[in-house]
Amino acid sequence: MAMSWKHGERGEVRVFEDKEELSTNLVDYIADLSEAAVKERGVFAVALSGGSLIGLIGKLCEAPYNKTVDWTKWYVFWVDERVVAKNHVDSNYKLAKEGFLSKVPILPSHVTSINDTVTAEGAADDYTFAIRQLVRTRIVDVCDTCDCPKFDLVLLGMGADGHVASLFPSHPALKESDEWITFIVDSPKPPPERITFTLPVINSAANVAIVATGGSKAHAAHLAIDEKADHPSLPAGLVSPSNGSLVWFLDSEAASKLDNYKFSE
Ligand SMILES: O=C1O[C@H](COP(=O)(O)O)[C@@H](O)[C@H](O)[C@H]1O
Repeated sequence: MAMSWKHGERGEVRVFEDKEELSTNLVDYIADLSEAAVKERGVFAVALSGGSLIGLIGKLCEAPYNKTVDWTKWYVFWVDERVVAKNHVDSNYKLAKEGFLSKVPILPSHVTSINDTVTAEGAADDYTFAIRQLVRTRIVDVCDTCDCPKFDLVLLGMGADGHVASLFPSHPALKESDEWITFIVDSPKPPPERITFTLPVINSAANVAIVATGGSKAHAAHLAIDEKADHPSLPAGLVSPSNGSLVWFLDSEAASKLDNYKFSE
């Protein structure tokens, strides 16, 4: 690791020389959390993002993790999904299925994906219902201080504009506080229709990782980590688990504008 530090309530920041080193550390972090959750709760409930994250967790499909991780205890969700058919090129499910899920022995019944036959609103309702059933049986834990689900791990990517999940800068969905899952039909990044975890759900997780690589993400990382107070509509800056841990995984390019990193070079 090139560098790591604790950044107050912005969590722990880990910076790596390159994507290869980042992904090695990221999969180790995931495997450790999986082991701890299985020991404590008997299951591991993890929510995935789409985009570049899936490539970065690919090493989980290789030795030693393919043998050492207790895959039968994994329950998989999506922090956001595009409202398209599951075999559509834009589907986050398809991406994860092809790049990860089809290569490890996670039980198909433990994978909770979007209903792709209904509207965005219907898909958000159905996804909420599905998660509610799993909260009832404590496959997904519940937050101590609110009624939100408490995922063992929420894995977020971050766009160059600072979006996380399908929560975009200044979008009204950022303010949604009643629903666990909401929908949007005007995403600034195509495709326009999406469903997404809301901030209260993300911030109720036991562990949240924000993973970003490449120079195009450097400005947003700087704003979200160093200048969060000045940018109240920047989604990545609003990720702040109330009773959990936040870890940033950045490569040196994405970290290049961070105050601590710039001045250390
Ligand atoms: O549209 C989306 O974008 C973000 C970021 O993607 P990346 O390829 O820049 O890492 C992703 O986290 C989200 O799940 C996806 O729907």
